Amino acid sequence: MIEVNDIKKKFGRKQVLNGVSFTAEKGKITCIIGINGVGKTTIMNAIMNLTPLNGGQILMNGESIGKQSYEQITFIPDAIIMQPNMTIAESMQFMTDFYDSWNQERATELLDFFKLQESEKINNLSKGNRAKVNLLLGLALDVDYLLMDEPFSGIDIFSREQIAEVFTSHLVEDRGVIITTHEINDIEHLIDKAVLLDEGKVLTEFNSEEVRETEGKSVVDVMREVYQQ
Ligand SMILES: Nc1ncnc2c1ncn2[C@@H]1O[C@H](COP(=O)(O)OP(=O)(O)OP(=O)(O)O)[C@@H](O)[C@H]1O
Repeated sequence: MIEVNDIKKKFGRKQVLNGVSFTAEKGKITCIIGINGVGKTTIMNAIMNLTPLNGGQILMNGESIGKQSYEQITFIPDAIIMQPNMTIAESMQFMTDFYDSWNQERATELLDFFKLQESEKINNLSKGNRAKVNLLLGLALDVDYLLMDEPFSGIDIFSREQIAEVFTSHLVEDRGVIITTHEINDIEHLIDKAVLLDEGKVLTEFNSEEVRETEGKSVVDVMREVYQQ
């Protein structure tokens, strides 16, 4: 489990995170939801230990995050992660050289699933196909947790559906997935847990399936209630 406990982050005088707490479990998809600029990427960077905090702590499987966490966690930012002049094959080779946890079998399976050609240059891919390459490079690492910043942003409905399908397939298995989004509509059926952020705090955190069953509400219904208060 990843436990985010009361984290605080300031940029200059701006208090971006003001005591954010939530948990993300293995085998579940946790979605951090909030408007642009609310601090979603900052939370991802904090979990990756890429930004110093002004308070609070983050635990992974009961231990404070640190350099050793990188063997168990991968972050797929929304920006391209490889040199754009590389081909897909070259980026996979880079991953093989760099990471012990690279799983070529899974990478090949994902290539087929997404119908991507190894010889294509990343530069020449559409936005949706670049997102698929990013997802492939992350998912082919055998790690416990996968973090993805806005994986569906600006991607057409067909690519979206394909990417969504991967999340519910054996390719994700029992990993813990944390994604961020500012537009939940098309993906709410995918997620297990929603964490709603506003003004540096978590307004509410809930199991979307439970809320659907017990209260007959969708994630969007809860968002409307919470954000309109
Ligand atoms: N390195 C930085 N220096 C100064 N301010 C920063 C820095 N990084 C982020 N911020 C500010 O912190 C706030 C939160 O940024 P962050 O990128 O975490 O938001 P976000 O919720 O991910 O936004 P978006 O949905 O647009 O990606 C913003 O006001 C941003 O300008």
